[in-house]
Amino acid sequence: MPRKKPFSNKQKKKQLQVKRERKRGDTGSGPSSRNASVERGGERQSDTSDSETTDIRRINQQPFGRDGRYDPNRFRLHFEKESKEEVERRKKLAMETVLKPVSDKELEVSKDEIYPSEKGLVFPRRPSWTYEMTRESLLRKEEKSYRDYLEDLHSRNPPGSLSHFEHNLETWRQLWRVLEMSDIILLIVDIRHPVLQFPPDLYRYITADLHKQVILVLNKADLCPPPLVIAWKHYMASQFPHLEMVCFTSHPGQSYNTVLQKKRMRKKADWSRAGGLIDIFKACQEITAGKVDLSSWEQKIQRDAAAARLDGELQDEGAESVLVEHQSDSALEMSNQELYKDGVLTLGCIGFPNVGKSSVINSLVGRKVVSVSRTPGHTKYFQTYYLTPTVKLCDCPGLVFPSRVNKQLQILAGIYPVAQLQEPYTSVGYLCERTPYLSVLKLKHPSLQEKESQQSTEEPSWTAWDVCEAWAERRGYKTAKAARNDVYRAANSLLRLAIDGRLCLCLRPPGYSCLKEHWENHPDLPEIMALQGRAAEEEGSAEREDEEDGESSSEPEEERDRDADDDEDGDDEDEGFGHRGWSDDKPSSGFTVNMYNVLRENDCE
Ligand SMILES: Nc1nc2c(ncn2[C@@H]2O[C@H](COP(=O)(O)OP(=O)(O)OP(=O)(O)O)[C@@H](O)[C@H]2O)c(=O)[nH]1
Repeated sequence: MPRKKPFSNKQKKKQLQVKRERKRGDTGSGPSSRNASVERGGERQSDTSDSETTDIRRINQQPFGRDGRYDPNRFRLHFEKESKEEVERRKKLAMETVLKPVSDKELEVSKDEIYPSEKGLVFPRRPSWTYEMTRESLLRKEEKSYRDYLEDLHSRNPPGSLSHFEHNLETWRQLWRVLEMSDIILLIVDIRHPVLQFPPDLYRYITADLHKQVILVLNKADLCPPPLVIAWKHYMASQFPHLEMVCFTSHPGQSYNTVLQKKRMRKKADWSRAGGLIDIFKACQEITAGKVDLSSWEQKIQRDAAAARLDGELQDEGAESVLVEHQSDSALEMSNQELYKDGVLTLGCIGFPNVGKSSVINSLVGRKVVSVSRTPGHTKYFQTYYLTPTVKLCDCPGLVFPSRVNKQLQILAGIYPVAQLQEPYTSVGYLCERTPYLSVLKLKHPSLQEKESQQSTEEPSWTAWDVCEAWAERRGYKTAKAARNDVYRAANSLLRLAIDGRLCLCLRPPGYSCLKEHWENHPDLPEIMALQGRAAEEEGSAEREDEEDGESSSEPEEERDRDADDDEDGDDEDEGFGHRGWSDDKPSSGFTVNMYNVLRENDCE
C-alpha cells in the first residue's frame, strides 16, 4: 500500500477553499471571478475570459494553479519583480545605514503629494454604452478605452514614479458596477493615512459626474490618537467640501500594549460593538432626506445595542438572516441609474484593500457576514447584503488606484502583501525611523547579546538589519538549517505589527506640528475617545497586565508560527489584535506602551 503523504493544515485549507469555490460554481474561469489586483503574477497565464476576442482575453488573463485548477494565490497582489542585484544592494544598505528618527514635519503628508493634479492620476472610466450593444462589442469597447487610459497614464508618469496599482480591467468593472448601483458611496479609508487611500479623481467622479453623495468613513479610529483623528477630519473637510464624514472603528477599546503580550484579549471580533454605526445612519438619513424609509435600520441599531448590552454579544441564532445576492457577470450588467430604486437605499462600500470594508459591513449587520483578512485583496467579488428590507449593502473588492505614494508607505499601509516582499528590510528601516520601535519592542542590540553581564554606557546605533536580528532573537525565530536568527521572518513580523497597528505608524495632515496644541485641546476629543472606547481600555489595562504576569511563558510552536506571513485562508477574524503569542519571553512587569508614546504624541496625555 502506498504510504500516505503528510497533509498540512495549509494544504487542508487550500482544499476547502477549492471546494467552496466549486460549490459556488466558480472555477476561476468566469469573467466575474475577480482577477488579481495590481500587476498580477504567476508564471502560467491562461485565458479566463469567456470572450472570443484575443484582446479581451489578454487583458483578463490571470495566473492559474499548476494543475490548471483553482489557485488561491491568483488574487495576490504583485509588485514588479526586482533584480537580484537590486535586492542585494538594498539589503546591504539596510545592514549599513544607521537609523535616524525623522522630524515631526516629515510625518506630514498632503493629498497633493500623493495625487499631484498635473500627473493625470485618474482611474479608468466605463465608456458609454447602450442597451443595443452586444456583450462582445461592449467588452471590446471597454478594453480599448482601458488601454488608452493606461497609455495616457504612463505617458504622463515616467517609469518607476507611479505606485503599484490595479491593472486588471475586470476588477475595475466591479467598481464601475458598484458605483452605478449604489445610491450613496461609503468610501472607506484607514485613519492612519487617509490621503493615501482617497483618490481625488474618484471623489470628483462620484460627486460631479454621478451626482451621488460620498460618506468618507475614517476607519480604524482606534489606532490613532484622538487629536490626530480630529486633525485629519478637518483636513479632509477643508479639501473636499462635499464630503459627509464619519469616524469609525470595528475594534473599539483596542489595547495598544499588545506587541509583547501573549494572552489573547479578544477571542472573537465582536461586530456589535463598533463605534460610528449611528453616525453612518445619521449621515444617510440626512442625505436621503425622507426619500427612503430608514426606520427599520434605526430600529435595528437600537435592537442590536440593547441585545449587546444584555448578552455582551449578538448571538447568531437570534440574529436576523441577511439575504445575500451573489453577483455574476459584472461586465454584462447594464445598471439602472434610478436613485433609491423600489424604495431601497443601496450603500456601496469601496476603498483600497485592507482598509476594513468587510469589517464595516459586518459591523453594520452586527455579526459576521463577510470574511475579514489581514491579507490585502481578500474580497474578490462584490456582493450585496440586505441590512434591512430597505437598506442594501454592497461590498466591493479593494482597488489600488494609481498614485505617487512610495513603495514603503504602500507596504506599511497594508496595500501590498508582506509575504511577497523580496526585500523587507528597507521597509523596516522606514518604519523604525518613524516609530519609537525600541521602547515598544524592548530590543537588545545584537552586539550586546553576547555580553549579558557587561554594562555598556554607550547607546549602540541601530540599522534596520540590527532591529530584525534583535527581534528574531527576542521571538526565537531561527533558520531551519543553521539555527541562526531568522532575520527575514523577523522583518516580515515587524511589518505585520505595523499593518495591524501594534507598532503604529500614523501620518499627519500638513501643518499638524504647528497646530498640535490646538488639536490636543479640541472640544471634540471626548467624543472621539468615547468612539474609540478609550476610557474603557485605560480602566481595564491594569487588570490585563496582572493577567499577563500570571501566564506561563510556554507557547506552542504553531501558535508562534501564525506570525508567519502565510494566512492564505485569510479569515483572521479569530486573530484579533494582541492575541498571538508574540513572545516566549515574559513581558516585564508593568510593561505598557502608552498609545501616544507609540505615536510620538507624548504631550497629548
Ligand atoms: N484596529 C482595527 N483593525 C481593523 C478595523 N477594521 C478592520 N481591521 C483589520 O483590518 C484588516 C482588513 O480588514 P477587512 O475588513 O478584511 O478589510 P477589506 O477592506 O475588506 O480588505 P480587502 O478584502 O483586502 O479589500 C483585518 O485584519 C481587520 O481585522 C478597525 O476598525 N480597527
